[in-house]
Amino acid sequence: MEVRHATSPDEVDRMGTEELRGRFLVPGLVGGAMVRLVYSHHDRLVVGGVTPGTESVALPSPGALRSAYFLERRELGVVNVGTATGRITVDGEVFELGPKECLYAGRGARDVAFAGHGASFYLVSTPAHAVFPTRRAGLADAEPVKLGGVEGSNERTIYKYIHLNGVRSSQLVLGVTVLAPGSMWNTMPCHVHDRRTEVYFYFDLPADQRVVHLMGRPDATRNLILAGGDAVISPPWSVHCGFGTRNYAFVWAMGGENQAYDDVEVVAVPDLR
Ligand SMILES: O=C[C@H](O)[C@@H](O)CC(=O)C(=O)O
Ligand SMILES: [Zn+2]
Repeated sequence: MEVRHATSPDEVDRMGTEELRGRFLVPGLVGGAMVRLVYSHHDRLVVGGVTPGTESVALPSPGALRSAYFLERRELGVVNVGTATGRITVDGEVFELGPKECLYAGRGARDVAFAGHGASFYLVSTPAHAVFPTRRAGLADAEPVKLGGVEGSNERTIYKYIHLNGVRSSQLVLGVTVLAPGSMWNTMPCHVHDRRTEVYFYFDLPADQRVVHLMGRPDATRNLILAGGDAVISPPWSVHCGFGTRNYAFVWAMGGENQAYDDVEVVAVPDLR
């Protein structure tokens, strides 16, 4: 497991493209047959991914966690970012996840394994100080919210899975946003939330297309050009929004001080620099 230390906003102004990408971009999480994990000291989020095939692949217990098993002191959100239905087994119970569907595994689950040809699993984990039950959340359970419009090229559907009025968790908040054909912008106007770190994982984007993701303080934005399958860490001081060269989907996940989805400071478009 790769460990990344936290970055202060003062450091960002001095960084060139490669250093910026090395700090915040997490490429290659899915596509491999072994679970890949990256630990960020921003709110101690762990992101990961695996593309298992028909053989079942177990969630490892990295030494850096100093725990008997991965979820001893943690909780986990998983989204199937592949194109076929996959299976996740949690302590012997099997959950089927179609594309864009979600599983929450609570603190204390000992054995987690992934399988399914054509499925790819994206993982986000946060520390947990309370136990919440393991639950599956399908597209139909998410009460999709439609936001935006064609004028702003941001017609999109937000599926909230793990949140205060959905699947309950200790601190993790997670959902999937799907852009409609012809819509390119996510999260515009953008925002910051100093009480939470957020990670985006972009997918459903053809290999020759890209998302221009904006990060940084609202008055000093920087851009990262991302491919489908890339995750990007947004520290609490950073905006997080982007526009694609075509439409796409992304998983958003947060950990931190609170779970209030609406607790954000919106940045007016003319205030961006
Ligand atoms: O804090 C909330 C997150 O940034 C996302 O949920 C925003 C998002 O999916 C969108 O506007 O498209
Ligand atoms: Zn946000």
